[in-house]
Amino acid sequence: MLHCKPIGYRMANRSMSRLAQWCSRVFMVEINQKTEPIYFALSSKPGARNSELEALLGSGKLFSVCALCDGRVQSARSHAHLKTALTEKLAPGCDLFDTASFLPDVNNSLIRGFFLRDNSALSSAERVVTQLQQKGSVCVFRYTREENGDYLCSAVTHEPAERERSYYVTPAPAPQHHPSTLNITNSDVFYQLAEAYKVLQECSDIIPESKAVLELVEEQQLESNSSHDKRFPVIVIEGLDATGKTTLTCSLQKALGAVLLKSPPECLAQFRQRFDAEPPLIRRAFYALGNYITAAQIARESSHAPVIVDRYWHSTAAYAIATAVSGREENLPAVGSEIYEWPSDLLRPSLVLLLSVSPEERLRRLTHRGLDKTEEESQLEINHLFRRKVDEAYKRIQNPACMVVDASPSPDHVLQQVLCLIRNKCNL
Ligand SMILES: Nc1ncnc2c1ncn2[C@@H]1O[C@H](COP(=O)(O)OP(=O)(O)OP(=O)(O)O)[C@@H](O)[C@H]1O
Ligand SMILES: Nc1ccn([C@H]2C[C@H](O)[C@@H](COP(=O)(O)O)O2)c(=O)n1
Repeated sequence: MLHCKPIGYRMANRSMSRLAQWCSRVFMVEINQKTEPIYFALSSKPGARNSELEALLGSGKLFSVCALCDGRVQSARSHAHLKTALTEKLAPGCDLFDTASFLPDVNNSLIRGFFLRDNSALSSAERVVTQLQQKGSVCVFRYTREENGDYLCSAVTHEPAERERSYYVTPAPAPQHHPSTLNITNSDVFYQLAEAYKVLQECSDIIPESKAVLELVEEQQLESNSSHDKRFPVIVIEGLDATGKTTLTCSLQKALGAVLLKSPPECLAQFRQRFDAEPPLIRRAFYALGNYITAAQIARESSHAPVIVDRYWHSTAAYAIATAVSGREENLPAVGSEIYEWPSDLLRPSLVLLLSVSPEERLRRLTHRGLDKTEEESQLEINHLFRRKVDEAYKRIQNPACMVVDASPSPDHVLQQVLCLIRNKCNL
């Protein structure tokens, strides 16, 4: 991961300016989600030592690896494949940590990779990473300790000049903004139809379903001018899984004589599993496009009836941000950040309601329902940190912001409460 790979970068032809770029980067290793990451930099001069680096580098054989590809789609997929390969092949006794290198507080500068600490009996990590490297597109760096206690980093390569060159590993301060927030715009959250569209266009050779999705987007855009004439209100119901969205939206549909829509729309249901298996860049672009299809449907339907929408952009953005931002809730972009702004070209609803229940009640409902859970739902259940980040991200989204509704009472009580809110806010 130590190779801030500008696209097309060739290790063998590294120039002094490339070298300087390396050394201007900071590296972050995440030992676990609950503790602060460890930050370090590379330098041609030895620097101070600290206990965090000592704890990270003090034992075992140490490597960092990252997938090197041209193009963001290939990079995202190669990173995911690298993770699968490492998880499958590393022997017990090897620790695998998420790692990234970045330019502090510079948007889109983050490059993700992995850090390996091998304390296994057979020291298998070196063999595994070398094999992966031979298959191509993987960069490997090794960390060693000098007799005087300094840590050095060098490239694992057949190029003698590269191999002989090494850098001191020195502690670096934590940046102002958590590094995992740097690449969110247009990689995890899309703020214009054209940006999400481009991602699926770039995928169309490797994921043939992308073409069908893009055709559906085009069809819907042609059929609608997406301008909401404001004759009937558009009410979005949001919330984590099993907070009661389906129950409430069906009741609202009947009570208001409304049209019920959802995002992603039915026409994308057949493609959802396929895109859920892809890395965030592709998966999130798919959901973003789903919102634009739903927006076109809203624009049409709201001309003759109130419209209720089960999930919309708040869900797309909140889940994407919570997944992209590692660690604790404090690492989320601050309230008021442009990350939480509504896309300029996406139809805005009249009202967004966020259903909220306690984690215990949600779990009770999930268990009672007994349906298969997607990976992300299971993660919500086991990963308290993730659930808190999704919930907080929901609440930070602006223009329109959501109103929180206590969804713990009985279904009928929740319905009456929501009808009251709708009548007050939307003059229905
Ligand atoms: N107000 C309520 N009180 C008690 N149980 C409820 C309430 N609302 C819904 N439930 C029950 O909780 C479970 C989840 O509800 P529902 O399917 O409506 O949630 P959801 O938010 O649509 O979930 P998902 O996003 O996973 O589709 C269901 O078994 C439902 O009957
Ligand atoms: N508009 C939407 C709707 C859903 N998602 C994503 C977020 C979660 O990964 C998952 C939850 O949906 P559910 O299981 O309740 O159908 O789908 C999204 O990104 N945007």
